[in-house]
Amino acid sequence: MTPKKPQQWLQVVGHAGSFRVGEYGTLLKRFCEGERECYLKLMGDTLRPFVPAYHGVVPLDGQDYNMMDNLLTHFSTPAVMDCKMGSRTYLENELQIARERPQPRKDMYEKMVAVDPEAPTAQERAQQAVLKTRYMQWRETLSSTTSLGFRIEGFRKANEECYTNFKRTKSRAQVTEALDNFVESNQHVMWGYLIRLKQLRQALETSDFFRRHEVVGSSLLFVHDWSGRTGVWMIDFGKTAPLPPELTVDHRTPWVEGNREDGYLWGLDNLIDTLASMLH
Ligand SMILES: Nc1ncnc2c1ncn2[C@@H]1O[C@H](COP(=O)(O)OP(=O)(O)OP(=O)(O)O)[C@@H](O)[C@H]1O
Ligand SMILES: O=P(O)(O)O[C@@H]1[C@H](O)[C@H](O)[C@@H](OP(=O)(O)O)[C@H](OP(=O)(O)O)[C@H]1O
Repeated sequence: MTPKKPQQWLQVVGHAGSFRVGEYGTLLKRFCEGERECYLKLMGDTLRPFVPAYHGVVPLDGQDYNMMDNLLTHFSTPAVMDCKMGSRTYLENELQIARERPQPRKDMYEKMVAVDPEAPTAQERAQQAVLKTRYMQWRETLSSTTSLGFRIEGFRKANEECYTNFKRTKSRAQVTEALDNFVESNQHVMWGYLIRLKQLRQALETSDFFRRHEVVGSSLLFVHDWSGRTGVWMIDFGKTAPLPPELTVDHRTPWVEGNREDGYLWGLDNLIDTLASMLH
């Protein structure tokens, strides 16, 4: 057990206020039943070494939390990057709900025009609101999600510089530049990440859990520090949904509505190729 001492933790991206730092190297994330179910299954799957260890549900100040390992615990002043995986960032179920009960959102309209005032359609402009799925699709095509099957959400370097302005980081060249900035051109760190990602790919290709779930909105968390230590873990299973028993996915076949494919492995292939091309 990790000793009880002040924990280092920093949140790179994601919803504000979802986390509390726990004791003994743990982290508490606001409870989500779907995420609990995923972690329970993952603890018995080949993916176990690639996700934070899960410790169950903990109540605190009137709120339930999923308790998991804090992945930064064994690093010293780490650099941390969040990469959202997959070529689709909303569930098929969300698409269906948007059709049956459309709920245009003003906050998403505002986020959209802040990046590109020309993006909304005439109807959206009149409503000053956009559907969430439309916003998510727009974010996918603006970034590398559609073209590469992953996108950099943000990173923080060891010197505490934070970079979260990647909404328009789309081409392989732009992604390469951002990755190079994150690792500060350190070839040793790049090798560490590349080896770990290849191990992850192998584990994913044999995982029962992975074959039977639509994995959407999940991230890879990259961590390294000055000692050259590196790690990559899968996090955020809030939008990972079990498939009906008769259906499996390969995570590489392009998505058409109904096949539930998410492009996760296609994205990982592209991420591995991009990193490999940065090595001398
Ligand atoms: N187990 C962990 N150990 C260390 N840091 C973590 C861990 N889980 C999450 N984080 C940090 O918190 C951030 C957000 O995590 P996560 O994606 O799970 O939150 P979220 O609120 O569900 O995000 P989203 O808005 O994408 O749905 C990550 O980018 C990472 O910096
Ligand atoms: O990165 P952005 O442009 O700020 O957009 C947010 C991002 O796509 C999150 O992944 C999403 O949460 P989920 O993945 O949980 O759906 C959130 O939806 P939300 O506002 O409905 O929480 C979006 O607002």
